[in-house]
Amino acid sequence: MRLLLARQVGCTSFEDIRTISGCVCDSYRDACARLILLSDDREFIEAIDELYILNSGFYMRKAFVVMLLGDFMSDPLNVWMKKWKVLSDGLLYNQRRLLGKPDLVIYDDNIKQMCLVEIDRYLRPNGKRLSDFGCMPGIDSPNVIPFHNLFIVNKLSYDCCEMLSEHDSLFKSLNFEQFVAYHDIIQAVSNNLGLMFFVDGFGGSGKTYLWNALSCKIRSQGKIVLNVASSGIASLLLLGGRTAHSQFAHHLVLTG
Ligand SMILES: Nc1ncnc2c1ncn2[C@@H]1O[C@H](COP(=O)(O)OP(=O)(O)OP(=O)(O)O)[C@@H](O)[C@H]1O
Repeated sequence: MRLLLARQVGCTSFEDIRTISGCVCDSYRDACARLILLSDDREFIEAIDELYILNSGFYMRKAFVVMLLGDFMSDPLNVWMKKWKVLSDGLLYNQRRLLGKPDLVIYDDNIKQMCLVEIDRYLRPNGKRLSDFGCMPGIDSPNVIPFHNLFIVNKLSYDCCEMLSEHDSLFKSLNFEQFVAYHDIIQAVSNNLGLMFFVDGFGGSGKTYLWNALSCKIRSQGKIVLNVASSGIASLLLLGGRTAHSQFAHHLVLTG
């Protein structure tokens, strides 16, 4: 607004300040952009690169928070998109150490989420939240940091591209009945309907094949699938399968 006040004359309302050539802009930032008053934030991108030579990711995230709080950047999203890797430095290493899993793989989208959660945490003591900066990406689930849980980490460690190609090869030979079941179940999952399905068929009719196509599809979307069977032999045919009593730690009471 300060930039606009120095430029716009005869304004009698806040709306007037962001009116450019008769058109009311949604924000002061948009108005500045239309008047080409904003820089490309190159100085902040360069500052982050310079700081990174001697500082850890933790310090970089703190520095980015200071830049956000000071409202120095004209387009924080642009800086975030260009420098998220530097800002996320150390997060994967910390998780590997925390979980004792040196080969832990966390995909870029999840690393970005973890970094945003950290940035949000540093903003809070200053009375701000990440959501106050509408131009920044949101946090999908602020109360859940799944990467602190080894079970969830393991279930999310499937390679989405590999799962998608496996799915494609299974999907193309689904028969009509498998396709109908596949379609209904995927619809329910995609729309978060929480439905229960019972798929029945004689031995060898392709139930396991269907489960595997479904599992690959859902895992390729970065979601969790728990494949369980009642016997060890059956569980071996399911991708990533386990027996139900092992997976859910059921206490079996043996009688007779
Ligand atoms: N659409 C399909 N295209 C190609 N192969 C298929 C298809 N459906 C099933 N199969 C093959 O048929 C065989 C039997 O399928 P599957 O194991 O899925 O049957 P099932 O119904 O789970 O059997 P059971 O009830 O005995 O466990 C497997 O070798 C599977 O790869």
